[in-house]
Amino acid sequence: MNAGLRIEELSHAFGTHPVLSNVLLDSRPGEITGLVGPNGSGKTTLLRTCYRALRPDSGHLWLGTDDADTLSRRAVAQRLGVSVQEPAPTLGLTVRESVGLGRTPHRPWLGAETPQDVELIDAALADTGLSSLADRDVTHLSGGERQRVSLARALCTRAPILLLDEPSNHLDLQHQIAVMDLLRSRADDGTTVLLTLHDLRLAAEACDQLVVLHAGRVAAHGEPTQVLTTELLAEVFGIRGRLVIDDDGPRLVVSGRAP
Ligand SMILES: Nc1ncnc2c1ncn2[C@@H]1O[C@H](COP(=O)(O)OP(=O)(O)OP(=O)(O)O)[C@@H](O)[C@H]1O
Repeated sequence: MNAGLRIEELSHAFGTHPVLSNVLLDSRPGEITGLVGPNGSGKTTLLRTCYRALRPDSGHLWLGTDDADTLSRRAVAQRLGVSVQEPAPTLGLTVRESVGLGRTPHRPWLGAETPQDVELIDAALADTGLSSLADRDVTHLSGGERQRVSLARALCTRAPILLLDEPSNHLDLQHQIAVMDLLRSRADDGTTVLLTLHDLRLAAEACDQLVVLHAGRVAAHGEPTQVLTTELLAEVFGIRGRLVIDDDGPRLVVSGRAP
């Protein structure tokens, strides 16, 4: 089942501090949508409202054709594969067991792992280069390995929507490329991929659509070539840069801080 994710007029404040204001976002099946913005602009908070870790003050979330407010927690969990920023290690679990937690919403209550669960977990371990670490204690992993465990947990769900907070965090260049290739192949299969990225160069190269958050508001949205203008880079990100388009696609060239 393919399903997009749509956010309408979503607003949220922490106490008296407004963090998200009238956010509108469409993430479509078959596309990688990158949520970008400076530190503190509200990216993680917005993603948390999407996987219902946070109830926004107002606004709507649509998962496919369903208003998320009408769905049970389990039904929401079945539609989403989630990877959080700086995942805490799941104490006492092996890498395999930790990845396998992603299958929980897809099994009956207290049900045992099915052959399909095993197959999907093995595939996610292989896709993220973790097969050889499967029996290791997750607390003994490096930051990059832990990041890949979190991603594998989201991937093994085979959910129609992936929500990934900084999936390239802690990853070396080779693993960044591998992860973006993996997400591209999931998108090609019809999955909706919504992710946050700090690395604007990666966002420009790897995303189909960008949504730029600035102080909790959508400052721009569209294809990277439309969105990442010299003016926006200066005003929102405080950098002097330009997007160069050559045979390899769009490439962001940054020459310093904006004056
Ligand atoms: N639980 C919370 N209680 C109070 N304020 C919060 C809470 N979570 C986030 N904030 C504040 O909301 C704002 C947005 O935070 P958020 O983590 O969503 O930003 P971000 O764009 O993901 O930032 P970064 O790029 O640094 O990861 C920040 O000012 C942050 O301090």
